[in-house]
Amino acid sequence: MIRVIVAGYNGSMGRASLNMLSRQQAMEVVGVYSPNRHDVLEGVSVFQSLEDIDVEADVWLDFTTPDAVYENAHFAIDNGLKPIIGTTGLTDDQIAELQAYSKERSVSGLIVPNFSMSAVLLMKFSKEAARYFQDVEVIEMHHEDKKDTPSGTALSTAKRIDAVRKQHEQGNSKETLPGARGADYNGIRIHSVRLPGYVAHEQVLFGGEGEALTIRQDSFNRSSFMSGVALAIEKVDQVDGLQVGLETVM
Ligand SMILES: NC(=O)C1=CN([C@@H]2O[C@H](COP(=O)(O)OP(=O)(O)OC[C@H]3O[C@@H](n4cnc5c(N)ncnc54)[C@H](OP(=O)(O)O)[C@@H]3O)[C@@H](O)[C@H]2O)C=CC1
Ligand SMILES: O=C(O)C1=N[C@H](C(=O)O)C[C@H](O)C1
Repeated sequence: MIRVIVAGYNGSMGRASLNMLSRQQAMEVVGVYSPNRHDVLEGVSVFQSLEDIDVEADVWLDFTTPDAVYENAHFAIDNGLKPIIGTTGLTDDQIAELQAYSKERSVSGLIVPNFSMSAVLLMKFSKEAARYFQDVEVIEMHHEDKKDTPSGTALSTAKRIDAVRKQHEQGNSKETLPGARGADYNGIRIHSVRLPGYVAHEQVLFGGEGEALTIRQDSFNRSSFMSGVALAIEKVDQVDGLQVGLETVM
């Protein structure tokens, strides 16, 4: 039985995860954590502070906030809990530091920018396309409650594209309204849309001589992430250190 602590258990992803985990034969929620609440959950220890967490567990599943995730991940590694981090917002420096720390403590884990198959494939295909199309822009569209901009998935997509495409000037249109060209990741423009009715969606637009390629993925609900979450929990044992991306275990 894989024993799981869910951090951010009352959020959209925390609730979807509890629901999914309640249907897994080989996984069990033994604890939940949120500093803001103290609910009573049958058969589950509820914690309001990291210092109080005293339950035996194998995995720390994190769907909290960009402000909290670094401290949470550090706490998990400190306590021999394998972190599976869905929360966005870790900086490159923080990831490098956590990777070094998990190696030192011999704790495996995963940081997953997006657990949905469609997003994992979008990132893979975009990296492949960037070898042939250097001109690219990313548009991400999310629900209006999303706390961080741009999305972690958009940033991860840009990083993967940046790793393979040749750097070059991509248009030099003057902005007459500041921000009109979007955010800039090493010359890759990222545009963020926040609208009610949306969940999580991304388009990667490649332009070439007289042609264009658009790669798009849509998460219409939170269940789109759940098979990826289950896979990560099942396979995290096989991971060498703390790795980034669900593809590590696919
Ligand atoms: N990797 C992936 O595939 C996905 C990642 N995400 C990411 O997961 C994160 C959570 O998303 P979502 O569930 O939609 O967000 P929500 O805002 O719905 O949930 C966040 C939860 O975190 C809790 N929380 C607030 N502060 C802290 C803290 N200091 N420590 C621990 N918990 C805290 C909140 O508690 P309370 O409600 O009591 O205030 C809330 O329940 C975001 O970073 C999002 O980008 C989202 C979807 C998919
Ligand atoms: O906040 C969300 O909803 C999501 N966050 C992640 C991100 O920032 O990329 C993953 C997915 O896009 C949903």
